Amino acid sequence: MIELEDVWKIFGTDEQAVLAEARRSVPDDAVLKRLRAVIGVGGASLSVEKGELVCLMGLSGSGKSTLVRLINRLLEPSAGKVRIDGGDILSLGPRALRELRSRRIGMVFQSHALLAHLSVRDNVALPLEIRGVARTRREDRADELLVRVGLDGLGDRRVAALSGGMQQRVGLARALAADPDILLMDEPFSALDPLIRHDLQTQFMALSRDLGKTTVFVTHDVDEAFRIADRVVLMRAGRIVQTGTAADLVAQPADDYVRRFVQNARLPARAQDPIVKARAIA
Ligand SMILES: Nc1ncnc2c1ncn2[C@@H]1O[C@H](COP(=O)(O)OP(=O)(O)OP(=O)(O)O)[C@@H](O)[C@H]1O
Repeated sequence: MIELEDVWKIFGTDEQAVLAEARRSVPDDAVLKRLRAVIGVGGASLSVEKGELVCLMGLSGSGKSTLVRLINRLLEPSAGKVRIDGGDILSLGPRALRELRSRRIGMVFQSHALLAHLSVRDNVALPLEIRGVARTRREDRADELLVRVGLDGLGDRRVAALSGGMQQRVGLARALAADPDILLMDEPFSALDPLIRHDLQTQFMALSRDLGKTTVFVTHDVDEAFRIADRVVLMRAGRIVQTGTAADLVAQPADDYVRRFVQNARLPARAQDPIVKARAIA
């Protein structure tokens, strides 16, 4: 459903010169400094299947947010192909791109950017209001979604009066309002307390599968990634180092970096069958 093919994002004044250099060999920091450039994403290829939940994980600065923003063209790639359902999104004009973003892709950020002066219901209904959906229909839809995310009956509250966890649920409901088939989530639960975070992860996993959403979820937390993802993509310095299930990364790490990254992670119960465990121990 989502395909990235050899996608690059260079930040700097002379993207193409840096790209040519980077394609020859991985430039060292001194070269990048001289060229005043940063490789946000370097040659990433990834396919996400319909209904799959894929987590991008990696340390701060490894390129996760950049990669997720290339999927809906919030950022323009320096090179490479980005396809959704086989269609090249880089060839879309402004109107078609707006349509894609508003109808097919929902996005949730760590800072949810809710409108504090509006009620919870109006925040959730906002994407539908922008689209011209009649008040009763959009409010019914918002109420339905509030039940889905565990905020039943809270539609009339001001968002400013809600806890961080509840606000994040409102953000999720808003992202679902237009019934997009793709969800892009950038560290949505990172600012929350561990217990609330755990609850939200559980609910989100169920919701995303129940609704059949195709999800790309950014996190720097390996336990979170292993808990919720069908597949995990580990990034380092803009590059994808390994893609696989949690069990794959533990049992067959691509290199020492991956091994160290996952060594203390908790494998989810579904990955703890005897064969996987035996491979992990070996
Ligand atoms: N607009 C920009 N201009 C210049 N450099 C940028 C820009 N956005 C990101 N970068 C750089 O690109 C690299 C990847 O950043 P990115 O935000 O994608 O990493 P990340 O893995 O999401 O990190 P974090 O977990 O801290 O959000 C970093 O070196 C970052 O400083």
